[in-house]
Parts: sequence; structure tokens; C-alpha cells
Amino acid sequence: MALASKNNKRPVKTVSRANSKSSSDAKTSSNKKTKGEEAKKTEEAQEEYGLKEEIVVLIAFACAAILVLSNFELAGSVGRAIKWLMFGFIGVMEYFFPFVVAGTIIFISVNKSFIKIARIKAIAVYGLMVDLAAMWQRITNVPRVEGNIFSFFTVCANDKIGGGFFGGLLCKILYPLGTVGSFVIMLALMIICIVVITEKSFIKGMKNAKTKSKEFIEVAKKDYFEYKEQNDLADYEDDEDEELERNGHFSKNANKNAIEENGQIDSTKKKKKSPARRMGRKVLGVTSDTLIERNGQGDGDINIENVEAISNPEDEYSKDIYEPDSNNQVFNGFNNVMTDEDYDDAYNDNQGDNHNDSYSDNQGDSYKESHNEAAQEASNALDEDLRADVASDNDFVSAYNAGSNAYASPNAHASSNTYENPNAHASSGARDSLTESYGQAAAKETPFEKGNQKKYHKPDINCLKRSKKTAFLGASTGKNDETARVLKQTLLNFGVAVDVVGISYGPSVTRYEIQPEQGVKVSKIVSLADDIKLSLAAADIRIEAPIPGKSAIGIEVPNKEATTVGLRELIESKEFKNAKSKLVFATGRDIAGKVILADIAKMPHMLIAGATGSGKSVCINTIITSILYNASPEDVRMILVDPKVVELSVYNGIPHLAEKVVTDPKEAAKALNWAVIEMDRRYKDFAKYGVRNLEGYNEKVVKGEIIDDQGEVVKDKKPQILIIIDELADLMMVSANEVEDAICRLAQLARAAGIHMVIATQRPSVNVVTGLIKANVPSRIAFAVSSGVDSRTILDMNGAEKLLGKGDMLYFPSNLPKPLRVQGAFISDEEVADMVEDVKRKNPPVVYDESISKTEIGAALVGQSQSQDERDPLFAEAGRFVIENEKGSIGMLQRHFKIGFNRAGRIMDQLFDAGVVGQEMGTKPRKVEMSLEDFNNNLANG
Ligand SMILES: Nc1ncnc2c1ncn2[C@@H]1O[C@H](COP(=O)(O)OP(=O)(O)OP(=O)(O)O)[C@@H](O)[C@H]1O
Repeated sequence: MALASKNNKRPVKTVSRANSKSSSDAKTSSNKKTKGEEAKKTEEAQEEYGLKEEIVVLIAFACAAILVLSNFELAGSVGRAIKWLMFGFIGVMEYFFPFVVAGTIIFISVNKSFIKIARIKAIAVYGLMVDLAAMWQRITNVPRVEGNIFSFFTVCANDKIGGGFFGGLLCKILYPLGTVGSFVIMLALMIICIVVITEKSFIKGMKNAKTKSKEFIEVAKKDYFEYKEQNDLADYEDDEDEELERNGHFSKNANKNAIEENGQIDSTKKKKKSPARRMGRKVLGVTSDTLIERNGQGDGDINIENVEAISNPEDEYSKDIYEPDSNNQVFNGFNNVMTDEDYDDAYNDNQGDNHNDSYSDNQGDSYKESHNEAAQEASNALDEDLRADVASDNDFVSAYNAGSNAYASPNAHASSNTYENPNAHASSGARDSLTESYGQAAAKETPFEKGNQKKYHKPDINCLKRSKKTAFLGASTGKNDETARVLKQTLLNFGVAVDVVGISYGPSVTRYEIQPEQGVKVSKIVSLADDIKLSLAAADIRIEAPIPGKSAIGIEVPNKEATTVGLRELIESKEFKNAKSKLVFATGRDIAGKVILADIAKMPHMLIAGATGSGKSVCINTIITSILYNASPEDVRMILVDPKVVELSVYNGIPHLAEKVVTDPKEAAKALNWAVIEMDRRYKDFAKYGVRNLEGYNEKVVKGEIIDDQGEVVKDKKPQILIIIDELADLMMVSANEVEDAICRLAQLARAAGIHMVIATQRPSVNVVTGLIKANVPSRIAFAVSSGVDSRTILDMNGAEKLLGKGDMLYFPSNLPKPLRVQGAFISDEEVADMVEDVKRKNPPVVYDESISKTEIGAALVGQSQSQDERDPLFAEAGRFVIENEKGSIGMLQRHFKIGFNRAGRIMDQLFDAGVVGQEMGTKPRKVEMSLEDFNNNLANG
């Protein structure tokens, strides 16, 4: 029905044909016929036509159906006959025949207006069928083509094979051409039929295919040339960039990146450049064409060249820690990157100054004035070789050594009693005779005797090696600027727009100070730490958000090569020399290269923690060395506790030691107890003489206002005492309670008494660094640790797990709000050994304080109770209670008076002292040995 309706609509031409037919009829018959009649006829014709069409279509379908059914032998004997017949005519093509018949009938019926064409096409279809049948026949060759023409019909009809009569006939006709020739012709026929049916030219199609492939090649060629052109352009741009970089310009982003005036991205440029850029560059987790849309600023990309490494005065977090001197030329950050001349000048200045300090300070004479004179004397006194050296060598160091030798010689000693310095650089002969003469002198006078306090001779600065000066300069090359660019791009890739506002080149890390655009959360940048690490291929980075005192976030990236900060350069620095405190030590250099000094007196106690190999022992060495270069034994005495035995034993014999280096943890507990007793003693003295602290006391000593019990004026100042414990864990293992008690008591009260502690541990766990110790030791230095948990134990915050080791530290004194990243000063074991040797040689033998080793563990507590000498307020009541119950038990006192064990125990001890109860009897209660009457009497008598 659908077809019918389609047909009704379609043949407009058919209708018009009918119309024309009726009109011609009208012409030939008569003009009398009315228009209404014509129209009626037309309508009738149309109806007739529609019906016919429908009938034809239906018959066609019926025929086709019967043919199909015949193929499957479902149409009875007629069907079988038809099948037989059809196979006889067209062979195996009979299977397709029903559909072809139905199709052609319908096709012709609906294309009546093109009947000729329709017929031709129908013939072509049948021709194609015969051609295909012939092909099949030729391929199978059954029945044989050479046979009788009629055998084709009979064999195919009977056996349902072959190409039938028509197929066979064609084969027979073409037989003289042979098989191949036959096939060629049959193929040609097939193409002709298809062309006729489809009306599509085979040759034209071939031509089209040719032109299409040509077009395709053209397009490919065009693409290739375009790509090549772009690639060349990118190469050229890269060359240009490199050239700019070489010339010190770093504005390629500003030139190349298409940020328009109004901040819009030039998308065409961006599109064109992207393939070349991606192909031409290594991708480091960023795409280099990512541009930032700036909000109204429109000043293009940041020009990294303009970013200067400024050691901003605002960086001074605390005046207590460093007081930068504008005159200081020694590595004062990167603004003052030194030329060789500068360096040498500074060196000579410092050398001269230091030399001056070492001698003129202590001796009261100007070393410089007499130096030339003395050197002259030396040249007389020394052997030929040395004299030649002194005469020819203009180098200050040689002159200095020669000068020192001069003073070391017995002659010089005889001629000038100011310089009795046995120098490390003395020739062996001179040294022997000196030792002899020194021994005699030492026999006459007691070392550090009263009024002879200025005879401490500092070690020679040449015992410490000078670190390489070029190391700092190396870090200021353009490499780091490139890093800043990558950093910025990486953050942009994650949608974080930032400006790099400053770069600080530190000895081991470089800090990029970035300022996020408004609306960017600091936490977002912190969360990108791993991605930044990946882009920069950095071992580890630390993000300081924000940098204290700045509206910027610091991203600390390790330098490719870390620079060692030599202790010597710090000790020679003006900051160190100008430091007033005797307990100042050269900590290292901060991220901007500034000298960081720490004053232990202000801390007043310090905890140093870090994993093994992170730099604790080196740090302790720098503390001791700094003190040896800065303070005399009258100013500072040290107690060194070294349970590891090997670390600090080298210092045995230096005059600053109050006690031989303590290696036994039990001895260490004694030493701590001694310190507690000493602290109590000092407080008593302060109270007695009406001073508040050690400084006040020492001032009075200088003024001669301190008179002792014998009525003599005290001339000895009390030194500051520094207790250094190299491994707290070892002490805690042996006697945790005593050690913890002593440390806490010292930590709470020792500041005013001038007693300070430096406690180091590689195990920052809570059972070593207990809550009590942490609470009482406010200043910390954290070296690299293995986990954030350890970092939190030390600093109460993460960060130390990101450190690089080898002296990289977070320095967190009590007066800073946040830890400061510092590269610790370095001193080698050889330097320590040289320096200690030098100090020992120059100074009288050390006199240890025997009372330290004689102190009993727990004596401090006895001392404490004795010093208090007070009975517990419950003493009387407790006494009566015990007597009434006729037994003395601590538990009973605890329960009855609702007090703790310690207090109850103390009361029981007091009752024992007063004779109320007897000795302890293990677990049994003590015996009562006093009547209530006697007890009351005793109380009444006081
Ligand atoms: N400030 C520094 N500068 C350069 N290198 C350093 C610095 N401090 C330490 N190192 C390097 O690290 C090594 C280990 O240092 P150190 O012995 O001080 O570690 P430690 O923390 O005391 O280890 P341990 O707990 O095992 O004794 C040193 O030999 C040295 O090479």
C-alpha cells in the first residue's frame, strides 16, 4: 500500500501524459466537449491507472513468491516444474531469479515515463544474470562446454547445477576464445551491465579515483610543508631565545607569548605554535605555550631577569640572632658577591683583626704595633731556612706564622713577657725548648689563679681551613632563573597563577619566593609540592607558606651542588667578632647567605635532634670551637657528656673543661646532679649579695663588692657553665628518672645562674625527648629526620623530614615564630684535632673540678631538702596519727590524709629523722618509738 500511494503521488508526468492523451482525444473528437467532461475523464483515467499499477505489483509479488517457493519445492508439482524449467534456462541463477523478476516488474511499472530506459535497465539486469550464469558454468564446467548445446538445458534442469541453457550458450559462443579470453569478455559484459544499470561510468570512476588520490597526495604534501615550515620557525625561535639568554636577556616569554594588551590570549598564534613546540622541546610536565591571563595588568609575562636576589632587611627575623653589619664584606648574602680582590681584602682585614683580637685583647698591648718588631726578632732567632721564608714571602699567612714563631721562641719569650705563646707552627727544636721553659713557668704559677684571668690564649685561626670562595658565586648563574620559569609554568599548568618575586641563593638550597594572584589559596600551592618536585626533578622541596614577615611563599629547591659553609669564615665574620655574649656560636648561613649566630645564653637551653649522619656531631663541634675562639675558661666552663665515647673525647685537656669528658652514663648523671647543686649554690649567693643573676654577681666581683665568709674580697668571677650531652638516649636508658629530674630542674632555673644545656639525640622519640624535657628546653635545632612524626617531636611541626642532611638544619630558637632554614657550619675532625692541640699547647694544663665526680647521684635532691629544711605542714598531725595507730605506714598516711605517695614518704622520713618511727622493715610498717607525750613535748620545744 505504501508503494501504491507512492505511485499515486509520483507520476506527475504520467498524469500529465494522461492529460495530454485526453487533450489530444479531445482535439480529434470534438471541441464541443466541455471542460467538465475532460476533467471527469482525467479523473477516471487516473483511477484506472492507479488500479492497474497495483494489480501489476501484486501479480509480480505473487509470481516472485511462487518462484521462491518453487526453489524450495513448496509450490507443488507446478512449482517443481517451474524450478526444473528455470534451472534448465539459467542454472544456479534461478535462486536469484524470483527477486530479479519482482524487482524488474516493479521498476518498470513505476517508471513508465522512462519505459525505454527502464526496459534497457531490465534487459541489463537479465543480461548480467546470464553473464554470471555463464561465468559459473565456465568455472564449474558441468556440463562440459564442449558438449551438446541442449545438454546444458537438460543437465542443469535435472541436476540443478551449472549455468543453464543461456549460460551454456554464452560459454559455447565464447569457447573459441579459450578460458581466459572467455572470462575477459564475460567480465567486460558484466561491467557493461553494471554501468547500464547504475548509470555510473566505470572509466569516469577510475578517473575520479585517480584525481582523488592526486588530491590526497597534494593535501599530504601541503601538510608536510606546513609542518616543516613551522618546525623551522620554532627552531629559529629557540635559537633566538638561546641567543637572548646568552646575552643576558630573559624576556622571551614577553616577546613570544601572545598575551594581548587586554590580557586575552592570541589563540591563532597559540594554535600555530603548539605542535612545533611540543615536538621541539622536552616536556617537563608543563606545556610551554600555556599562558596566563592577567587581570588588567597587561604587562606580559614576568621577566625573570629583573628578579633580583635581594637580601631584604626585613629578613631579619630577630635582632637577637643576627645583626647584619652594612660594612661586612665577608659573604654578606648575594648582593655582596665578592670579587677575588674583595675576598683577599676581607681576608687580610679579618686576619689582621682577628690576630689583633686574639692577642691584643688578652694581653692589653697592640699586637699589630709590635708585630713587625717581633717578626724582626724572629728572623734573628730562627734558623736560615725560616728566615729566608720570612724575608721573601709577602703572604700574610706566612708572615703571621713567622711572627708567631718568633713569640714562640724562648728568645722572644725572654724579650717580651707579653707573648708567652707556644705556637703550633714553631719548629720542633724551638717547640721543645719552649715546652721546657713553659713547664718551668707553669710550675711557678697556678693556672687561672686569682687576678691572672686574661692568660687564655685562643687557638690559631689557621687551624681552621678556609672554604672555597668560588662556591657561592657558582650558584648565581642563569640556571636558577630557568628553574624559576619552570616553577611558574608548572603552577600555571595546575591553574595557579603566581609571580616569582625573589630568589635567595643559599649554600645548599635556593628559595624561590612566589606571590600567588588574588584568590589563590596557599594550601593549593602546598598541595602541589609533589608536582613541583616532579617538574623540577628535585630530590625534595620544602614549601614555607608564608615566609615569616613577607607576603610570599617560599619554595626551597636543593642546589645541584651544595656549598660547604666553613666555620672559619663565620668565626672571621664581623658579626661573630662583635658578639658580646661569650656563649655565641657560629651556626651557619641562612637561605640568603647571611651569617647566623646563636647565643646559647639567650636560648637558654637547646635540643639538637636529627637522624644519624645528619650533622649533629659537627654542630656540637662548631659550638665548642666557637667558644674556644671566643671565651676564656674564666668566662665559660664546659661539661661534655659523650656516651658514644668517640665524639668528644678529643677535647680532653682543653682548659674550658670543668670535668674530663664524661663517657659513662652514670657519671653523666652525677655531673648533672653537680650542676643542680651548683645552681642552688649560686642562687644562695645571689640572694646573699642581693643580685638577680650571674651578670650582676660578676659585676660586683669586678667592683670588689663581694666579701666572703672569711671577710676576704672575692676576686673570681663565676663562669657560665655549658653542659653538652651528645646522646641523650644513652643517658635516659641508664637512669631516666635522675637524668630527667636533673635536666628539668636545670632547665627551669639555670638561666639566671648561668648554666646552660645543649642536648643532642638521634632518637627524637617521646620516651627520650619526654614531654617534660621538651617543655623545658625551648630552643631546637632539627637536622634531617626520617619522618614527619620525628619532625613533630622535635619542632612540633613538619619540615625536618624534607631536609637534605649534611648540616642542613631548621634552626628554631625560642624567640623566633617559625624555624629558620640554615646550612650549618662545617668543621672537620682534623681541624678540631689541630685546634685542640693548639689550645692545649698554648695554655696551662686544665684543672678539673673534683667535686663533680664526687657528687652522688640524687645528692641534688638531698641538698634540696636540706636547703629547704622545712617540715611538712602535716608533720605534727601525721606524728600523732602514727603514734595513736602504733604503726608507721606510708600507705596509711596516704589514705588518711589523702596525699600522694611522695609526700607521704617525705613525712615518714621526717618522722624517722625526729625519732618517732624506726627503720624501714621491708613491706612491714615501721615501729613507733615515741610516746604521744614525748612527741608533743618535742613539738612544743621546737
Ligand atoms: N655542616 C655540614 N656541612 C657539610 N657537611 C656536613 C655538615 N655536617 C655534617 N656533614 C657531613 O655529614 C657527616 C655526618 O655528620 P655527623 O657525624 O655530624 O652526623 P651525626 O648526626 O652526628 O651522626 P651520628 O649520630 O651517627 O653521630 C659528616 O661526616 C660530614 O661529611
